[in-house]
Amino acid sequence: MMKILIDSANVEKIKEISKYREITGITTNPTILSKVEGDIENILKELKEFTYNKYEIHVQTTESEVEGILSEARVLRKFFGETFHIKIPVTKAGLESIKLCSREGIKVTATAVLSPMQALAAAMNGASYVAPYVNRMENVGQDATETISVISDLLIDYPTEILAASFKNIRQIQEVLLQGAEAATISPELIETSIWHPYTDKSVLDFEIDWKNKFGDKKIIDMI
Ligand SMILES: O=C(CO)[C@@H](O)[C@H](O)[C@H](O)[C@H](O)COP(=O)(O)O
Repeated sequence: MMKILIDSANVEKIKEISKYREITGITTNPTILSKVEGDIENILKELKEFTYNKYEIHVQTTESEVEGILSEARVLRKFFGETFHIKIPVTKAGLESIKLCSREGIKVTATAVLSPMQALAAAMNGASYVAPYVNRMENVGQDATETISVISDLLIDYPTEILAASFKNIRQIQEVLLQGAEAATISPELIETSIWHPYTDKSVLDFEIDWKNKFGDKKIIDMI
């Protein structure tokens, strides 16, 4: 079963989307959090209230050394609860932290993954998810679809799932899901675009016009 997450900290938007789109959770990163309007402490509280025991919440460490990453992970885990995943970039310190967090039972999403070997290292260290950055691969001429397919093959014996991230269009999402990514985290704008088609809107409008022309304001339930 595929999982869709929302790559955002806009709580109103997340609530709106979750009404019509089945989601597994939310991902944020320092850039996303730096762009939200309003008081960051309130936003973190709202994200907790929305996700608590119900949706996955992936929050990235703001530390770069092992001790700092570990203590941040522990505090955030306590705050957000069971569904929390600490996002840790795949660096040397990151990989060590992934190992230590996993041993402590703190779920990890290894992030900023750009190559299959990075994904394998994170999976071997116990990460629950690896997050390859699809559009950023394409920006530097790398074949993202092929990279995801290789990651998928390499992780075949690990419980680690691929949570593809960094999308700029719908084609990228479709292709990586077809290549074996179990999950994708998508911006609200792209989620909205993914279910929109101009011909659907036109069809709905045509149905309304045809009905009104023939039956005026009558409803179909008035006719039975
Ligand atoms: O890594 C995760 C999820 O683990 C995402 O939140 C990830 O940080 C974001 O999708 C990317 O950083 C966004 O990338 P981009 O759209 O700026 O290229």
